[in-house]
Amino acid sequence: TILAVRELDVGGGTNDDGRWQKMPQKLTEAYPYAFTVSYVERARQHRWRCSDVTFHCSDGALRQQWIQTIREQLTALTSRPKHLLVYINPYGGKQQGECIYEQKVAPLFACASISTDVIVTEHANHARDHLKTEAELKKYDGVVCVGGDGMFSEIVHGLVSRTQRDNGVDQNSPEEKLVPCSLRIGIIPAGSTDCICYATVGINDPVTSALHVIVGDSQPMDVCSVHHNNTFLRYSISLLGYGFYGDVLADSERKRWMGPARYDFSGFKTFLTHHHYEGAVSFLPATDILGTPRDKTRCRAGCFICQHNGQLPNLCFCSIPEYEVGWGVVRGKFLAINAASMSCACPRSPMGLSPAAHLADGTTDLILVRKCSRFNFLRHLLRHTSKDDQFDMTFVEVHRVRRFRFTPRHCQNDSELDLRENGKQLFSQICRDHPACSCSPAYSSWNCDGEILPHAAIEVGVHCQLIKLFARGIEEQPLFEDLANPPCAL
Ligand SMILES: Nc1ncnc2c1ncn2[C@@H]1O[C@H](COP(=O)(O)OP(=O)(O)OP(=O)(O)O)[C@@H](O)[C@H]1O
Ligand SMILES: CCCCCCCCCCCCC/C=C/[C@@H](O)[C@H](CO)NC(=O)CCCCC
Ligand SMILES: [Ca+2]
Repeated sequence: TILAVRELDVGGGTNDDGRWQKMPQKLTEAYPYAFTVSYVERARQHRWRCSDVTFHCSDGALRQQWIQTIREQLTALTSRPKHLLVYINPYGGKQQGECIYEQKVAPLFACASISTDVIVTEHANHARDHLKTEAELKKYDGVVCVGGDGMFSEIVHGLVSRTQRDNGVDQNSPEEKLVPCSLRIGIIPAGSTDCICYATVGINDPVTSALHVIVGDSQPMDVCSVHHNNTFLRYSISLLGYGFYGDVLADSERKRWMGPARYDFSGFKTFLTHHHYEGAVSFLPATDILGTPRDKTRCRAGCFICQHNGQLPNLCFCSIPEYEVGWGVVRGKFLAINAASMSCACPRSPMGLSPAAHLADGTTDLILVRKCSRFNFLRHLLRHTSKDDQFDMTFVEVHRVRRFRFTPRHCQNDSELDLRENGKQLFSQICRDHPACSCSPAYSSWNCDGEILPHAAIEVGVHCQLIKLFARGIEEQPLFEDLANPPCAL
């Protein structure tokens, strides 16, 4: 895949980059007119690199003809972005965002003649609010986010909210069908987890991601809307987790100073605490789709299942009265309730929370882990790091759903109590009532893509292919490493 073409001044001794040319003098005399073509080269483990090849001609007119023809071909590729809006979080991950962008990404965009407007954020939600209200979106072919999953979530909230406002759609209604965003989003990974980047590209590498932006890749993605009592709370793209992942996040937020290691520390601590939570989960299974959460096939570039299911009508966002018939209910005590709209693969867990989940099939995998022993829960967790099936355990069930609701036990009959005000009081009350109990608190919190939600009772709906990324999904690994470098083609 060609990225760019430029003239090369052989006579001057240096090229555009200031590097010395090591051409034999006789050759440069015979063919003094040179041009350089930059192209994508595939490297190991889904990495892409930019490489150059130089061609020499004997006559200047011929060189101009080559350059002009290649440029015309590149201009005809309408999916490639020409003007981008870039947001950089200078405090994400190891605080390298600005440096990564300036050193690795900006030179590639310049080489591909992409112009940019760059905003270095000054506070949390700066990017979200700018996109929501101020940004002149018509000027751009896409938005680029330099940061982690939290920063990406800001961009999604900004773009989705703006699109709904511009189209007169009310986000507060859980039944409303949302309007898809037209601008694509590029993620340059510079955060702690970078799970969206990893699961859509196959690696967290800024250069690879920048090249996917330049070639104008497009990967649709599902987005979940989360509501409480007909009020919009947040959108989720990767994980909604109650119990274990909610508690890990709540604990790790108090330890931000530890950097990315806070998740390991809080993960270990939460595992030892071993709290379970009581409640009811009701869900609308996706019965009309291809694929199940136990499949051995994976969502990969050009995924047939996403293409097929993406064309099905989504019955939960249309004017038909609520489709209660097919709803299932599970009540009990849970160590974890997770909804994974995509695999959530990341370096910590290369297969992810739900290895067979799809990026753009209009469903989320609802994983219910019932109360079990610490030993069994550890076995379940450890299976996320190997090829073993983490769902093949008696206390785990998984459903592919279009919608679900969760109601914690203590507000199943009453209207929900205010968590902050009454949570502690309720906890001590329960302990007084049951002096010998294991003292699990009544409520956990929902981890929504790394943010804590303010309510435990929520209603979730999946919006099929609501956003698009500058990515193509994970490409199948070639069988032999030699095949990793196929001949270049335009
Ligand atoms: N200039 C800023 N100052 C402080 N916080 C910011 C700024 N810009 C963005 N943020 C916030 O920083 C949070 C973390 O950012 P990001 O996702 O880039 O990094 P991270 O280290 O991966 O964090 P996390 O693991 O929480 O996702 C985001 O939720 C975002 O809202
Ligand atoms: C005892 C051995 C245990 C091994 C278990 C490994 C299981 C790992 C599964 C990892 C799933 C990551 C899901 C990603 C969630 C992101 O939306 C979110 C935002 O970045 N990250 C977290 O909440 C950060 C939460 C990180 C939790 C680890
Ligand atoms: Ca999905």
